[in-house]
Amino acid sequence: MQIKVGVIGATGYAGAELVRILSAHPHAELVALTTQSYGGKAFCEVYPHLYKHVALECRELDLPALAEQADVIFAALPHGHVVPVAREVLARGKKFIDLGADFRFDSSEVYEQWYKVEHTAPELLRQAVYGLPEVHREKIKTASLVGNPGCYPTSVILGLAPLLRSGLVDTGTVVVDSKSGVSGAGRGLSLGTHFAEVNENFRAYNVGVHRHTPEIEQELGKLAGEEMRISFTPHLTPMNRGILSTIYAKLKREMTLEQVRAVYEEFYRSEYFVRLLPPGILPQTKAVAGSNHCDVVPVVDPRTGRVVVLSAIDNLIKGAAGQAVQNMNVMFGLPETTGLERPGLYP
Ligand SMILES: NC(=O)C1=CN([C@@H]2O[C@H](COP(=O)(O)OP(=O)(O)OC[C@H]3O[C@@H](n4cnc5c(N)ncnc54)[C@H](OP(=O)(O)O)[C@@H]3O)[C@@H](O)[C@H]2O)C=CC1
Ligand SMILES: CC(=O)N[C@@H](CCC(=O)OP(=O)(O)O)C(=O)O
Repeated sequence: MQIKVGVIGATGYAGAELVRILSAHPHAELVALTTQSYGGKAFCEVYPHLYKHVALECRELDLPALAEQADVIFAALPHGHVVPVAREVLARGKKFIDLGADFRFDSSEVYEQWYKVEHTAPELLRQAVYGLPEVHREKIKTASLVGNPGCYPTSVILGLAPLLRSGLVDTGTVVVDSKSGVSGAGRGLSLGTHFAEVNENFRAYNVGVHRHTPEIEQELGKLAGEEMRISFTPHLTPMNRGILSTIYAKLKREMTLEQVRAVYEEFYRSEYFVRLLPPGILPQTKAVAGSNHCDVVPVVDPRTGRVVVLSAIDNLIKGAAGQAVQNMNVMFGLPETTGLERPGLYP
């Protein structure tokens, strides 16, 4: 099977990772890479690491032509820009995977409240599937429209899913402390992400008001079977890639580390991408950089009755492009690991 693929917003960091992964995918053929500022340039002029791997030029978006040409379209645009694209693609019976936030929410009101823009297609939210295969695989198999999860939410939901599904933690006690590399903010220039601001610095931002909070709560709530409210604090670290989330929650009853690990082992037994690391090894961003893995380890603190879960991903891979390709594989009935099997880079 050869799947014709178009990438909208290919010149951003998430888009470029999609292009890199798809250029080596045995069942994908890249047919169009769109941009708003590099029209007519060879893609490898914008991203030289792909010289001799990607021969396409960047093009401005010609939506009807693209929707005709491709079997699946990925969008890696800032939120608020993809609704017309999704409508056109779906009307032609093609599949659409959005890496932004526009199709992640069940409720347009929640999206509008946190993203401060109107959602112009609430009816599409009803058919969109939240693209976290480890939790929603069956729905993704038959979906035409997938809202690929946010980077922080991927690390947090995968970190907590086994405990919430088993009802083992007090849902009112979840506190999440996440650290991200700077590529999480995209390629565009901004004061807060330029070298002198980020290098040798470590800071929290958007404390208690980050837009990923309601997305995390929505998905954790589904796993727990009850509404959830969490405390979520993101931090910016002076590294290019990676997210490490440290998640705290109170256990409902006394449990040993072995009992908690058994819950994770069972939940992730058949999952290739989520790795429960052996006792004595903790997740770290370097160990997942460049791969689609999420490394997870729960630790029990018997003194406080809390479980502390460490979860690490590459924000651009399992947190964005890799997960999007994983979703494509599921939607087209391919083995889920196709094009994504390789381990990451170290150091
Ligand atoms: N970076 C990350 O780790 C993650 C990102 N995401 C999501 O993926 C999406 C892309 O993020 P990222 O790659 O980081 O962002 P970038 O800023 O690096 O890239 C944005 C892309 O969108 C294009 N673009 C920007 N504005 C417009 C517009 N008004 N109309 C059309 N195209 C536009 C840019 O084109 P040009 O290059 O020509 O300017 C570029 O191709 C976002 O929704 C983000 O939230 C999700 C998870 C993780
Ligand atoms: C380090 C950094 O700035 N990270 C970004 C990640 C958010 C993101 O990609 O958000 P959506 O996918 O929901 O738009 C941020 O905190 O805004």
